[in-house]
Amino acid sequence: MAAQLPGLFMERMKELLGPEYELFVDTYKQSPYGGIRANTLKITVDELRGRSPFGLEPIPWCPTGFYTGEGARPGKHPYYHAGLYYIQEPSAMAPVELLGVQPGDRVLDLCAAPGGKSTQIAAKLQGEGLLVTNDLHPERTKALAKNLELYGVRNGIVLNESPERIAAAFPGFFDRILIDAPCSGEGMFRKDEDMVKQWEPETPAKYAGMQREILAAAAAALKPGGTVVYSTCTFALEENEEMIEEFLSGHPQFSLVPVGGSGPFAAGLGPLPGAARLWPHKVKGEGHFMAVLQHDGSESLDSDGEAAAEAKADLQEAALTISSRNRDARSASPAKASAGRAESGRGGKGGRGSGKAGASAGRQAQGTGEEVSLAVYADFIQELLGTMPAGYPIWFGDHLYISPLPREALDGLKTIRPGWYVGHMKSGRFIPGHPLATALRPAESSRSVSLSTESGEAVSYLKGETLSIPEERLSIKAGHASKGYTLVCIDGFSAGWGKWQDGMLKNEYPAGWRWT
Ligand SMILES: C[S@@+](CC[C@H](N)C(=O)[O-])C[C@H]1O[C@@H](n2cnc3c(N)ncnc32)[C@H](O)[C@@H]1O
Repeated sequence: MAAQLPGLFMERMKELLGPEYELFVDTYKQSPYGGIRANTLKITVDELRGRSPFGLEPIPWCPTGFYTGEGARPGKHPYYHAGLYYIQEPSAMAPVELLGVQPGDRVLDLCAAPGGKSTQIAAKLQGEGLLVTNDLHPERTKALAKNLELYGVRNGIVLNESPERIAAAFPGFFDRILIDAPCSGEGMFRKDEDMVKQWEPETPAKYAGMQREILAAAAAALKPGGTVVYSTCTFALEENEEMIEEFLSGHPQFSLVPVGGSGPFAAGLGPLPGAARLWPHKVKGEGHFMAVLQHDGSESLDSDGEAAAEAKADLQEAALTISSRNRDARSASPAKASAGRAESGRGGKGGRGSGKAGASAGRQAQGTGEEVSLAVYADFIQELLGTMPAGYPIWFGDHLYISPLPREALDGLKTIRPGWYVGHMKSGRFIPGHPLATALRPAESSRSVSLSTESGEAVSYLKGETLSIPEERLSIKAGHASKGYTLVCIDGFSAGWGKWQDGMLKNEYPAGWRWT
């Protein structure tokens, strides 16, 4: 690396590492490691290994993660655009592995942009349960929302909030919370020279103040008996072991789950050996710190007592309902799924669509603008998928999301994406959204076509070109016409929409996503 490391930082590292210091310094002469993580919402690990155009070597602490080796350009392959893997620094894959996420959990990722760990959590949830993913900085939530869309996440809500306000809205609600804290980034100096330039002697103390507040908010949003994983990509004691010690002494219901000192994880420093460190001179990855904090299960709601408990009970009921609907939906017959839709016809702002709009979708829908729009959507989705996505419909203007939580649960919160974006109303018709496509498996769509990477068709599609596709290449479910919205897949993995008619596939891949 070219940037000069700050003298005071090096002195502190010498003190921290003692005899290992020279080995640590040598790592700055080596290149950082590249990695990808299989997106198991779309592809299995074995299938990715079989198809990968570049060599893959397993990452010891992440069963879905691989080193890609020098020369690999994973961002320049159609599989990246089909959301089959996330490009991620290897050490950054460790914290979610320690969070213990199970399908059906309610998980909060408090400091989430651009979404590496959120997409990893979503893959572990496998579409069941709830992921609330948040970042304080509005600009950064755009990349977060886009990544949830690219990786086919159906049950994610993106917020742009302070952790305190999230805790106030969801007291004692989440099973698992990840704090991938904003930090001084010392562990990334080899990979990101900007972090070196931004570092000043006071930087660790500045971040420690933020981390303290985020930890306190996480404790308030956690369900009794839940788990918090706290991680940083820095070496400074005050942001790591000292921060966790202070938290534990102020929160006696929490204890540290020992993970340091076993497997690939080095022990935490000083009095906290149970915390985990990844050191660049010991593993193939950048510097990371992790602590797993377990709540003992005792109820400890503070001042707002009853109101908070009531809000929590309502939310829990809603989340339970939706969790069981998601389970049902996976095995639902169309008839059963549409019964679910009728129940969930709520939320939304009204004012879209008209009686005429309903008629244009093939039936005379009647009722308020909101009801008509939902009816048009339902007709469209029933034809396209033969089943309805489980969840609460939430309209943002003309745009429809299917949310894992009812609209009221998000009232007053700055919500960037209340759920799975399924499409929008335009001139009385429903237009399917790109994220609807990316989250579908080919067999879920009435019409689909697979383009191969080898023939170059996949890249042509990703560039936005219209393609000539004979009808016999379409996979069409019995009883469906060949004309209409068609799920476009790359080697069998969903990538976007096309509109097929008379041998031509009109390209619906969004302009902002195209291959350049
Ligand atoms: C280490 S990065 C997160 C990386 C992310 N977890 C991933 O895996 O892609 C820390 C994030 O915290 C955000 N942040 C900073 N202060 C915050 C706060 N008080 N509350 C929530 N997020 C915050 C930053 O905008 C930044 O995106």
